[in-house]
Amino acid sequence: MASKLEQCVLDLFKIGVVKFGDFTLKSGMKSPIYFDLRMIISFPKLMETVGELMWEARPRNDYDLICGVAYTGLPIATVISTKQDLPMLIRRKEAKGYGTKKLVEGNYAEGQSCLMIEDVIVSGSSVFDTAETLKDLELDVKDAVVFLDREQGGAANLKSMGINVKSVINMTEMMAILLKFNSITQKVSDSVIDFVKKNIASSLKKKVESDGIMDRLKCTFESRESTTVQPVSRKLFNIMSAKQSNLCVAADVTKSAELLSLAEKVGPYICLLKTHIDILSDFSTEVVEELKNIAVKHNFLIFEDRKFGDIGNTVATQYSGGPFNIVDWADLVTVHGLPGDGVIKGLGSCASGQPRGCIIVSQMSSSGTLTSDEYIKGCCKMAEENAHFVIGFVAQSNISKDPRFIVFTPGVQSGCTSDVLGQQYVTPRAAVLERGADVVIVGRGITKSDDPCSAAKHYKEEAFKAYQERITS
Ligand SMILES: O=c1ccn([C@@H]2O[C@H](COP(=O)(O)O)[C@@H](O)[C@H]2O)c(=O)[nH]1
Repeated sequence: MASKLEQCVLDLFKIGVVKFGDFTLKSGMKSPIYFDLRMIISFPKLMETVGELMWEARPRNDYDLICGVAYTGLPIATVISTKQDLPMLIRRKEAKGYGTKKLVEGNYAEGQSCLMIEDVIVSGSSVFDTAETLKDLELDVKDAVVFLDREQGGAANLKSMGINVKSVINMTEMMAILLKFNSITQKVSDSVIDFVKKNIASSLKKKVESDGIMDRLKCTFESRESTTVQPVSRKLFNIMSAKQSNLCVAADVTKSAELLSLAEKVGPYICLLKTHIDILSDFSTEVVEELKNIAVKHNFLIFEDRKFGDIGNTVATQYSGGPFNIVDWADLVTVHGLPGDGVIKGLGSCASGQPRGCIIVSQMSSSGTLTSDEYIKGCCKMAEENAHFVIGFVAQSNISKDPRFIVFTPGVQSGCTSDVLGQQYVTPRAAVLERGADVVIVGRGITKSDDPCSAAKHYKEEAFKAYQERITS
């Protein structure tokens, strides 16, 4: 006797929702299996069962609202809404160009909790986009329920952004049911499970490739935002497009008042402010609170160049403790690849739902740097495998084509090629056009100039012009 879930899977199989063969997914990836849950709208009773199972799998009991993720999430959400007598919202994929121009339809009030309803989860980007829209309306959005988790990294991606996903079934479990009831052969099941194992967390990158946007250097910052679900990367791409700035100022000053004054002056021109917080002789928690306010006011992110380089347990303590409590105020931090990915996992374990990320220092600007090609390759692999937390690289060359990852290049100054302690400089134009920098990091070229405000404006314009030339050439 089949359980309710088993019967539902068998019925879905019978109506052709589960297809085996040689498919090319929207992502461009070859897949031995395809799920077409849209078909359930022609089978109302089965759609009702899918809705019931999803409702039973929901992460919590108490929601004020539900919201279907377009498109197949919409009919399922409707079924749940009528059955549970729970108000529903619809999120459009694009705002209407007429009438109310709203992106979300339905009644809601600030602070209400909303459960997102999705049919199949791959990378999690559709759920993420829906959550972002709902959060903009001041709704409390922390949970999603999906029918099928394809086990390709979506749930982990969303978890790293504070969204809890529960699924009715995953790919492996679905194969087990179909095998148990002799609907498929062991060979088919094995090939599907093998596919799942090999394709975990690769879906976002593949999505980009299928869209024909292959090379980071040729993509706009705007288009790159949709290639990732990493919350800090998305925010940074958004700021860079909105402010037309790919300038990060290295605020290497030693007094809190200097830091705040510099942040105010350069704020309008930068996407990021980089700190070395441990060089402040008068550090206090007030200074970071004030810095955060300035960052909000001028719409830039804060990047503490801590260069964590120890075992996971130690860096976790350094990140979330000590006098600086960096996790509390820095959107981004740097790590060395040397310890292996425990360093990333250690930091990631402290982020607890806050949007945080790290950048791997893969090459350095200083003369005599020891970073070999092998080391750089290792850093790239580490980024690929930890893309939920790694947003890119500190580098001096085009080490990655992947549009998800942002390349930050320090050692940038016009009219100066080095300092007396081994720093080596290139111009902003050379950094972007010859070395593949997305973001140029300028320190003393701005901080030591007579007029940091005008200098920042100048570097911003130079670097952004070079980026515009790069994407159009
Ligand atoms: O390879 C690296 C990594 C980090 N940095 C940091 O960037 C700034 C550069 O300051 P300038 O005054 O523009 O030289 C500084 O904070 C370094 O710690 C780097 O230079 N090179």
